[in-house]
Amino acid sequence: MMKGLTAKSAGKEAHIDDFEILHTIGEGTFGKVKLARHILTGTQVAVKVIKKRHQSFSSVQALFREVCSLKALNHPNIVKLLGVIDTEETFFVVMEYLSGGDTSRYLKTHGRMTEAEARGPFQQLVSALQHCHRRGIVHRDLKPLSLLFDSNMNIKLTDFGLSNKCDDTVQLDTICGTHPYAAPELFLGQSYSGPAVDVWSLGVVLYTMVTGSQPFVGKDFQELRKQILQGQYPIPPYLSLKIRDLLQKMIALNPSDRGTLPDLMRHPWVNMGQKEPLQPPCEEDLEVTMVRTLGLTCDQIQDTGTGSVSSKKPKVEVSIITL
Ligand SMILES: CC1(C)C(=O)N([C@H]2C=Cc3c(O)cccc32)c2nc(Nc3ccccc3)ncc21
Repeated sequence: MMKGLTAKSAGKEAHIDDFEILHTIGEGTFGKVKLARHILTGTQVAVKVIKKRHQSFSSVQALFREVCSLKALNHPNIVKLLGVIDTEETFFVVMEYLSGGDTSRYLKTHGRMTEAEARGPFQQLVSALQHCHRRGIVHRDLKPLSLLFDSNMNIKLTDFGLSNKCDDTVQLDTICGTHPYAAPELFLGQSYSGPAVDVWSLGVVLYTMVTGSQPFVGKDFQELRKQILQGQYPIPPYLSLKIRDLLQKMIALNPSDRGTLPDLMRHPWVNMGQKEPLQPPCEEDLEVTMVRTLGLTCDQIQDTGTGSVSSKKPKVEVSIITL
């Protein structure tokens, strides 16, 4: 990565007409997501199109949480935010396009993964979550639908709309997350430790990957809540002893009984086939092909989240530079 280079020095402000909008690839919580192509470089991007007048206060807050979280993160297994183009009526959130689609669709199409197929994506997710937690960011809504594959089957975290600032001491109290993957403490209305919530959800995601089904199901919210609070789930006979042990260390009712992410990195199932135990990624700069910066500071975003739309016009510069 060219040290010290920021998009500012490239000095080019992006406009939506720098992109050719191709077609809709999905409906996000805020509105449509379009595939687009950067005309100058031909780079394919995904653009969240957010009509300002259609947004509730909570969805504007979720949008700013996502932008603020992604701005603070830079990891090969976290979707990249390339910039935000702010026009009178619409926000265009320009992001990395991941051509492999989401894990939920993958499992529907290909059926469950073998343990060997699931190991690489799982290792990548542990590394990505460590990157988040080290920066005081907890995802809180991990689920197959938020996990996308790129063209090389690398898995990437997306959808930080429910993420929050956290550290191990801070207890959070907002109930959130998509219920089949939500940790039991979220149903108890008590405060909870953010990182441990992500470990539970990651364990449920791993279970879903290697069995093709969810460990906790219920015909309605109350039934699902009861299943999760009991913490019992079926163990298919084809699961290895090692993965059963790993699942037990993640899908544990008591948050303090769950493994930490460094524990998971060292677990025998995660390290099978590795010559030496996996090391957490060094935090040096990673070579990137996209450089971006937002004129809007996170504080300004947080201020905006309190309801008064910031008067500060976000100055957005996006340059796509191939290194
Ligand atoms: C901007 C961002 C992160 C996003 O919001 N979405 C949406 C849109 C569809 C969808 C989904 O089906 C599941 C999760 C996220 C999403 C993206 N989808 C892709 N690729 C894709 C490719 C084929 C099928 C589905 C998604 N790349 C990046 C994104």
